[in-house]
Amino acid sequence: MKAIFLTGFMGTGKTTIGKALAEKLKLPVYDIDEFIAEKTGKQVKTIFKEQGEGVFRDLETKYIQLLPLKDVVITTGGGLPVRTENRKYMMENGTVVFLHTDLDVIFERLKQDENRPLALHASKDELTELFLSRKTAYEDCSFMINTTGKSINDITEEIIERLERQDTGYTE
Ligand SMILES: Nc1ncnc2c1ncn2[C@@H]1O[C@H](COP(=O)(O)OP(=O)(O)O)[C@@H](O)[C@H]1O
Ligand SMILES: O=C(O)C1=C[C@@H](OP(=O)(O)O)[C@@H](O)[C@H](O)C1
Ligand SMILES: [Mg+2]
Repeated sequence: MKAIFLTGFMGTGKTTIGKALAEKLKLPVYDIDEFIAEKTGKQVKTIFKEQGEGVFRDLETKYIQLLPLKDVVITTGGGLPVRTENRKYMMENGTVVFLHTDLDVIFERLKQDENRPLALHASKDELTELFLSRKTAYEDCSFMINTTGKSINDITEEIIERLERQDTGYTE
């Protein structure tokens, strides 16, 4: 089976759902933020602070290309699909699942979190503006799942159902 990429805005549950999905499908899972942290020995927020967002974006493009592409779940950071090169890479090599969650829910989730530099001091309007500036990039996907109000288990089941319908080679 081709790689399954989970994309979407910060706080939509990519990292969490990716792990649950991989467990259900008995596949390995890679989170690009975690992979970058492991390879560089630095947390994402430290890279942002010490080297700036540009360096982090280059690391995303570098490390996504070092991950395996067969029988694997890959969860991206929320800004990765903004680069055309990254979107092209994902669409050519996998099924791209865009997770969408209402901005009100995202804002509540992110306001307590210190690990996302772009959300740290952002107002709801600023987050909405950032989401809207990325919307068309996220929509360049295989399919979208609205996760609002759904449990991790329900979302995972819905993704599996859609993957089967897409005929990605996955059969339960
Ligand atoms: N469907 C959901 N219902 C409730 N909480 C969720 C759901 N999906 C994610 N969360 C919570 O939201 C937070 C952000 O999830 P995370 O997986 O880190 O998102 P992302 O990787 O997209 O930024 C975590 O605390 C996670 O437990
Ligand atoms: O949207 C973004 O630009 C970012 C999202 C984060 O990942 P999550 O989407 O998993 O929070 C992380 O890559 C970094 O803080 C930048
Ligand atoms: Mg994440």
